[in-house]
This record gives sequence, structure tokens and C-alpha cells, in this order.
Amino acid sequence: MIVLPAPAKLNLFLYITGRRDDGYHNLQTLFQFLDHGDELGFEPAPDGELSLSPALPGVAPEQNLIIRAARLLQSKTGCTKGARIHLTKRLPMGGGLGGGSSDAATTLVALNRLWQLGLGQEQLARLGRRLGADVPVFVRGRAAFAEGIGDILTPAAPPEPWYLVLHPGINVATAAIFSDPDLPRSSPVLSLEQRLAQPWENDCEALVKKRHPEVAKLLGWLLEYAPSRMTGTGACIFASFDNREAAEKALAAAPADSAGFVAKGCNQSPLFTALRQLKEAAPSSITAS
Ligand SMILES: C[C@@](CO)(OP(=O)(O)O)[C@H](O)COP(=O)(O)OP(=O)(O)OC[C@H]1O[C@@H](n2ccc(N)nc2=O)[C@H](O)[C@@H]1O
Ligand SMILES: Nc1ncnc2c1ncn2[C@@H]1O[C@H](COP(=O)(O)OP(=O)(O)O)[C@@H](O)[C@H]1O
Repeated sequence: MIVLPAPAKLNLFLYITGRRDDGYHNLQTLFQFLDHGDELGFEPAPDGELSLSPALPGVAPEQNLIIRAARLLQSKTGCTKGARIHLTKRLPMGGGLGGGSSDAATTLVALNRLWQLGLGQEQLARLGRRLGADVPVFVRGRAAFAEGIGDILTPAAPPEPWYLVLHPGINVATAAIFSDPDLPRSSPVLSLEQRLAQPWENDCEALVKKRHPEVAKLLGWLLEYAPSRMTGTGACIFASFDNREAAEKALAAAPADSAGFVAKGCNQSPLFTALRQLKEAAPSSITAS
């Protein structure tokens, strides 16, 4: 069995620069990975069989991005091999941490190798884009400044601090935020250098705080410790710290109705770190790109 991580991401900043004819929005956002996330195990199975265990509560297997990624790979390549996939789910769903997208990306990368399909990263990222706007950055595995709908990527190397990530115990539906008339949609298009030099903000934050007072309350609490923001369309918020101990200390004091974790920011995805380690351990069974 191949076991690989599906790390979380943070949107260190997120600006909405316009609405497109297809209903999607153009963004300027900075993605960074965390050394915390889901974990997936992959075993070969015969006759194109695909199974996922355990099932995710509230998500039918055929709707799960893991099965959808595997089916997309089968149908695009005509591959008749199958897989049994085991999921250890740690990331909250609808938390703005990209868990579903990361699961899909890890599935594409892992099955490309398990089934020896030989697709390149570019092809996998293009397939991933059909599953979700956030999938390509996880397939590429490098911290990035993203434009377009989040899929036009320029590698970036922001500082890699320790983060405290807190979840207020509610889920935010990405589509509901993007369809709200009150969402600001007219941030200017700036260069990466200009964006990095300005204060880092999230255009979705004020609206999510208004719709979900739980997010506003928790953010108010965290701001007492360190500069804090929301990731993606929420519901999770994060603050950066110089060291792990300071982040752990804030976590220990967090309100009882929140949940959270401490993790390190990573400009290289833990998925690719794990693939390299696997390659070093057994060069013939798996290759990292
Ligand atoms: C905005 C972000 C920032 O990371 O939010 P989070 O989901 O992580 O919170 C993501 O790009 C989300 O990516 P992902 O979750 O893959 O989005 P998708 O499944 O493709 O789209 C969900 C819905 O969000 C809206 N959407 C998404 C991305 C985008 N650039 N413009 C949009 O308008 C669309 O209404 C779409 O129906
Ligand atoms: N493997 C998966 N993990 C998480 N969510 C999934 C998965 N497959 C499908 N979904 C659906 O995608 C939605 C968004 O999930 P997720 O990526 O965790 O949130 P976000 O985009 O806010 O970070 C979930 O609410 C769920 O309905």
C-alpha cells in the first residue's frame, strides 16, 4: 500500500478582482501548504474496481472528490486497473483548508504512479482543474501566487512561520459566498510584488463574519494574540507565530467551542516531500516528479 499525505492549504491573502461570464470569479491569492492534513492509502485492485473507506458522512461515494478523481483518470486514459483507497480524514469539510481538493490531487498523483500512466504534472493539473479550482496548486505542490480562478500559478516563497488554525465549528459553503450580492468583487489587479508589499487581507472575510457571527467572534479572540485572518471562504481562521510554543500556548487558551491545530507553513507540499522519501526507500516502485 502507498500511503501519502493530502495537506491543508492557507490563503495567506485573497482578493476578488472580478466576476466572469461563467459565474466564477477571478482572484489574486497566495497559497501556502501546511504540514497537517488528511492521509490516503492506495492498494491495487482488479478490473477497474474503485472503493473508498471509510465513507465521509454526508458525501455519497460517487460525489467524493477522491472517487471522482480516480474515475476521471480511468476515463481519460482508458486504464482498466482499480484501487482500494483508505482515507484518514483530519481536515474539517468546508473549512477553507482545501481538504477535498487536496484529497483529489493526492489521488491523481498517487494513481498516476500506481497505475503507471506516465502523465506529467501539467496534464494532471489540467485534469484536476475540472474537479475544482483549488486542485491544480495541490498537484503542482509549490506555494504559489494564483490568478484566474485560482489555477494560473506563479511559484512564490513566503516566510514559513508556525500557524494556529482555528475552526469555529460551522461550515461555510464556498458557492454561497460567491453568489452573495454583498461580496466585494472589484479589488485591483496588482503584480505579485505589489501584493506582497501591501497588508495581506481576504475579501471574503467581512461578508463571512456578517453571515456567521461565530467566525467574527473567534477572529476577535485570536486577534488579541497575533495578526489573524480567514482562509479561503472560511470558516477557518489562522494566525502566524515565530515559534511552535507560542502557537501551542494560544491553542491551549482557545475558546471551548472551537477546535484547532498548530502546523508549520511549507512552500513545498508535504505530498512531494513524502514522494521523494518513498522514491529513496524503494526507487523502482514509485517515482517523484
Ligand atoms: C475561493 C477558494 C480559495 O482557496 O475557496 P475555498 O473553497 O478554499 O474556501 C477556492 O479557490 C475555491 O476552490 P474550490 O473549493 O476548488 O472551488 P470549486 O469547487 O471549483 O467552486 C465552488 C464554487 O465556488 C465558486 N467559485 C470558486 C472559485 C472561484 N475562483 N470563483 C468562484 O466563483 C463557484 O460558484 C463554484 O461553484
Ligand atoms: N474527499 C473530500 N473531502 C472533503 N470534502 C469533500 C470530499 N469530497 C467531496 N467533498 C465535498 O466538498 C466540499 C468542500 O470541501 P473542502 O475541500 O473540505 O472545503 P473547502 O473547499 O472549504 O476547503 C465538502 O463540503 C464536501 O461536500
